[in-house]
Amino acid sequence: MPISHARNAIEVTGLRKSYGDKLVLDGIDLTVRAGTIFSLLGPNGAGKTTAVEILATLKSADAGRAHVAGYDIDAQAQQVRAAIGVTGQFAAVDGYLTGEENLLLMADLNHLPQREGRRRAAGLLERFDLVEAGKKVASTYSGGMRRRLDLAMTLVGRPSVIFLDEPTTGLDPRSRHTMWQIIRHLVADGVTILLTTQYLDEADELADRIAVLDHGRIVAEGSAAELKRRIPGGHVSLRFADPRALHAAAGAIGGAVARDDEALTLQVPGDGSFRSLRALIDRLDDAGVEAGELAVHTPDLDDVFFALTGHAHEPQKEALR
Ligand SMILES: Nc1ncnc2c1ncn2[C@@H]1O[C@H](COP(=O)(O)OP(=O)(O)OP(=O)(O)O)[C@@H](O)[C@H]1O
Repeated sequence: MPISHARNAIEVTGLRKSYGDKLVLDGIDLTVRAGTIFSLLGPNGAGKTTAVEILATLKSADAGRAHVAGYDIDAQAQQVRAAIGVTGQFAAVDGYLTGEENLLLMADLNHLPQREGRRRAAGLLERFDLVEAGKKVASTYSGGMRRRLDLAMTLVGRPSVIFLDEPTTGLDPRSRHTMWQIIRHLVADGVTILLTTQYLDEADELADRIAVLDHGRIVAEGSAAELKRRIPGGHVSLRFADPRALHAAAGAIGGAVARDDEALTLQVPGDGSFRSLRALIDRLDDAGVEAGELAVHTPDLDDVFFALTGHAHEPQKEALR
């Protein structure tokens, strides 16, 4: 799999797009390092698909600039198209063809010599656990198989940047995990992935960096851990062996601790960083108290989304399409 020579596989500045008087992208900036997974996270209608369509040269922006795989999306659209793969909501699978025929069709579209096309199709069927299914028409496939075939078709042309638009929407938990595993392997091969999702756990699980998109604006960006640290709700939970230790610890720590005498626990607000943990343990040490158990609770991405946007994340209604 070719690795993009540019250090950044995607660079976007000031991207804007309106449909009539509806502003869909309100000047977004993004930088995605080559060989990483970057997640654009946002609720239904936030503008994720529009951003992908523009970067994939399927639509044009009203303003702003973008480079994908080192090429300008306006001036070098042809090169961009040759370097990318797009899958997800634009599923390219033809239900009347078998899995294998779908792959061979992609090989033709990529102008591969027949032999090379057959070789790649066979390799992909194997890799995506579709060898048997490959002889059957795709209309008989389950949702998970269809998504796997769709992604396999994207890989026929060996893209260096892949846009995965909501790759697991509507899949059952097992198929989602299979998909996640496949996505991780792709990146291990050096591919760059821009993943759009409205599933917070998906971004948390896969992405090196996450940008939270809300009403066409990026309201936060960072690693999952960074985003979690930015919001309140994190705490360290300490459990003690007996009431005496609990009492001594509460006295030593002071401040806004929540104490549960029955469970023998203390909850200390904190971001879970190494430094804050060390300070906490030092304080207990100084008071000669030993905690039996220590657990760090970081807020999940649902908390993050709520804190950043002021409204809850609403899963798509037709999630089981
Ligand atoms: N061709 C179009 N004409 C008019 N409005 C559009 C068009 N395409 C998208 N929109 C609107 O732009 C907004 C953003 O849509 P977009 O599909 O980019 O969002 P999204 O974050 O990908 O959501 P989803 O999860 O539903 O795919 C929506 O309000 C949508 O109705």
